[in-house]
Amino acid sequence: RAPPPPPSLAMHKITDPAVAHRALVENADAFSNRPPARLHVALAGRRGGQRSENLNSVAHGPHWRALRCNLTAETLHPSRLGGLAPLQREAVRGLVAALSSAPRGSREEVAEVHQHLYGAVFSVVARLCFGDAVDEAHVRAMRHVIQRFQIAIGLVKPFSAMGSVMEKLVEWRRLRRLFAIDVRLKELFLPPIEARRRGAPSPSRPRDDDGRRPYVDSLVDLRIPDEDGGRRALRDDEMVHLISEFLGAGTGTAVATLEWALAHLVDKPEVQEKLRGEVDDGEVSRVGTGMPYLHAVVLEALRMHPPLPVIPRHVHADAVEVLAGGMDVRPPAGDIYVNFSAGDIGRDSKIWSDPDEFRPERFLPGGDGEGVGPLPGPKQIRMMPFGVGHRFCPGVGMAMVNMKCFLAVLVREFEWAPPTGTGTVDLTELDSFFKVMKKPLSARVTRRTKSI
Ligand code: HEM
Repeated sequence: RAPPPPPSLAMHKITDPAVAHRALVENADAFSNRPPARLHVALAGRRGGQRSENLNSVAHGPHWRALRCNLTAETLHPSRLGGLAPLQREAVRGLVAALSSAPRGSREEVAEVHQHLYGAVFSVVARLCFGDAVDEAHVRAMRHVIQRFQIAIGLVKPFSAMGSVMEKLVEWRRLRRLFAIDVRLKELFLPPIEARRRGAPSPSRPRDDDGRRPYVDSLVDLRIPDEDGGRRALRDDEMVHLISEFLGAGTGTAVATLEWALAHLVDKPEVQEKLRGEVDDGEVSRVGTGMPYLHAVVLEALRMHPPLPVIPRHVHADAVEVLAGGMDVRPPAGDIYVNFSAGDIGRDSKIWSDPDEFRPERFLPGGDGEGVGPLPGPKQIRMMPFGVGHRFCPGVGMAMVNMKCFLAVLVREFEWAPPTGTGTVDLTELDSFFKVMKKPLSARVTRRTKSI
């Protein structure tokens, strides 16, 4: 009998958390670049002749470091998250009003819960980005174009996946749609960027009312390394792409997670009741620390449905042996692309008991997820919804605070039940730009009589 062939890396998909740890944590430098963007996205980002990078796409190096330090130090640093509270309060008031046109105590059907959540989360992220420089109508217009952008990108296929002339034609039309959206993004973002430039010439510019410094202001002041070894300001197209990234990444991911969490609460009324008990007894302003069950519910939604289920890396051929971990593998001819599967790791039955069961208790003392947080610790990976290594998500702190705040208010203000006539929730997943519900959540909500 012939010896078995050596393990092949042909799939380049990593589902083993030990291998992910060895690569992304122990050999982080070698696993810190992303594959190039899909052709359409790259073309849309290159219009005007120059390549326009955002933080997610830029190669690991000084340019990336400058963008990342700016975002984390100026906008997303934990010490700045307190400034979110007034924005959240305003957004929460709007969300509660939008969900409760009927009098307290009466039930109403809410279709497209997603749209309501998107509006609320987007308003917080947009204010963090632009400060008070944009009015409500402008925020609404931005929201529509960012949503269109995400839908359009989610539909795009790599050219290699296309076959017939007809398929190519369809893709070409998608590409044109992406270009049109890019033009619209510029129309919407450049005026407020210009306004911030004119109104605030120095880094010591006044902050917004409650001391927040909008992300746009930090981008206006930022100097990144240039090709001649000096430093330069960001061009308009770069600013537009960084802002689109901030708004899109900051909203779509959190909304997808909130929708999944609510869907499971509708599906499991006993979990919803337990969460409501904790939220009723607590201060919503203490969601950051004082509500362990709320924290557990959000973690459980992230474990089962990480909105970005696949974390891609571009790996040089000589680093492939890290993935093989001493096994005899055929070395690849050149660089390879590797997908680390946060989706599979979150449901690995060697780590999680009943992994397909929504059971927030697992994150409480004594559970199989005790001590596990949104980011992996240094020793092992048990889930990685925000990625890991140098490129882990810089928005993790803000996302957790926002999601917990919105979820706490939604269960304190409303009772959530399946839509009339179904009695169940369809929890099938759909891979689009983010991992979302195939059948978007609709629910019967009842405004509680005992609430704020
Ligand atoms: C539930 C919410 C969120 C989830 C699950 C999530 C998840 C992720 C993941 C998996 C990555 C890739 C990490 C890696 O490659 O190791 C990422 C990157 C990123 N995320 Fe998030 N994210 C969320 C919220 C946010 C927020 C609120 C922001 C900012 C406002 C944000 C901005 C970014 C950026 C800029 C990157 C690229 C970082 C880099 O390449 O250095 N994300 N996110």
